[in-house]
Amino acid sequence: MTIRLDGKQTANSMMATLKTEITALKAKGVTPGLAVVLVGDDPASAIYVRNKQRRAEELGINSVRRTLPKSATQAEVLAEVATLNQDPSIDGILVQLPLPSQIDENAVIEAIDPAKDVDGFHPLNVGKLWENMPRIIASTPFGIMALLEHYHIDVAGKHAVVLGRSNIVGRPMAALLLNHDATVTIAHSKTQNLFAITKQADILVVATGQAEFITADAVKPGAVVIDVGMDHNAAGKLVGDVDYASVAPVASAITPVPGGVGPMTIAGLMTQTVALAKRRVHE
Ligand SMILES: NC(=O)C1=CN([C@@H]2O[C@H](COP(=O)(O)OP(=O)(O)OC[C@H]3O[C@@H](n4cnc5c(N)ncnc54)[C@H](OP(=O)(O)O)[C@@H]3O)[C@@H](O)[C@H]2O)C=CC1
Ligand SMILES: Nc1nc(=O)c2c([nH]1)NC[C@@H]1CN(c3ccc(C(=O)N[C@@H](CCC(=O)O)C(=O)O)cc3)C=[N+]21
Repeated sequence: MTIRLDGKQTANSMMATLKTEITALKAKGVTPGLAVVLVGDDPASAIYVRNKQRRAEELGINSVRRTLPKSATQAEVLAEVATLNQDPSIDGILVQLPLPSQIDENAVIEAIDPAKDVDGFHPLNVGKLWENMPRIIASTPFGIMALLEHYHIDVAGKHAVVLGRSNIVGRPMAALLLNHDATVTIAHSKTQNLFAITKQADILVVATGQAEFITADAVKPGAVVIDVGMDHNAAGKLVGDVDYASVAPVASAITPVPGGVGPMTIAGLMTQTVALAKRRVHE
């Protein structure tokens, strides 16, 4: 029987713990504050922003959104970040990616105070993760590790193949799996014999942004398959990067889309926002 890795349910149980922690923080006069900067109208970002806002409200996290038009200048985005860096009520700052092409993404990420970089994208936090001295970890890989732990799936010694090498997902995922003693292969659009490699994976994490790209013939029987994709198929339906119908019977465990990695990303973000807010108590 294939295990359906239920991110929705796992995220809900993480929320219950967080709620208790937030109540304790509030009793000490600290309300966790999360700022989301959204520039333009990326569809995956729109889903993320909506679901985050809802979760933050449920938990009593102070979630503020700064929306800028698609035409915003780099100076305008940097000014927004600078204001949030200075705001003592804000513990975590997240700039939704991708940014419109006129804006230098790296410059914006580097402008975020690394102590408030709740996404873990600042070079300091990236470096610490690769040193296996993690501070803040990107929410999606963090959420995926939490999901694997929840289902008692141990990655140590296993061959993990990460398909995709973005700063948001692929790279931090590979670092985290390596930190947990997996043997890691990172594959991407230039990889030769791609499916011969994915077929070797005990743990296959797919983050390509290509709808239903991975089918059963690319998967080793018994593999654990993690689908990060938030894509729309030809019919306009939300699907992942994995063809769930064909892959599920082959896998030992698999995440659905929706209800898999997405809710875990949000749970990861909320967990790290609360962790950042806790520092205010000790100051
Ligand atoms: N559920 C969640 O929480 C989240 C979901 N997402 C979703 O995950 C997906 C990936 O996001 P993100 O990492 O930001 O995407 P990017 O577009 O930044 O990166 C995609 C990666 O996949 C590789 N790739 C693309 N096409 C192929 C191919 N045909 N064969 C092999 N490799 C390929 C690219 O290779 P190369 O580097 O060579 O170009 C690149 O490294 C998207 O659907 C996104 O919406 C993203 C973040 C969080
Ligand atoms: N700086 C930054 N950090 C990110 O982590 C980031 C980003 N930018 N840009 C966009 C992508 C995309 N992303 C999603 C997270 C959760 C869902 C999510 O909640 N998914 C639900 C969808 C359910 C529904 O349809 O509402 C699910 O899979 O069940 C979707 C997408 C984070 N990203």
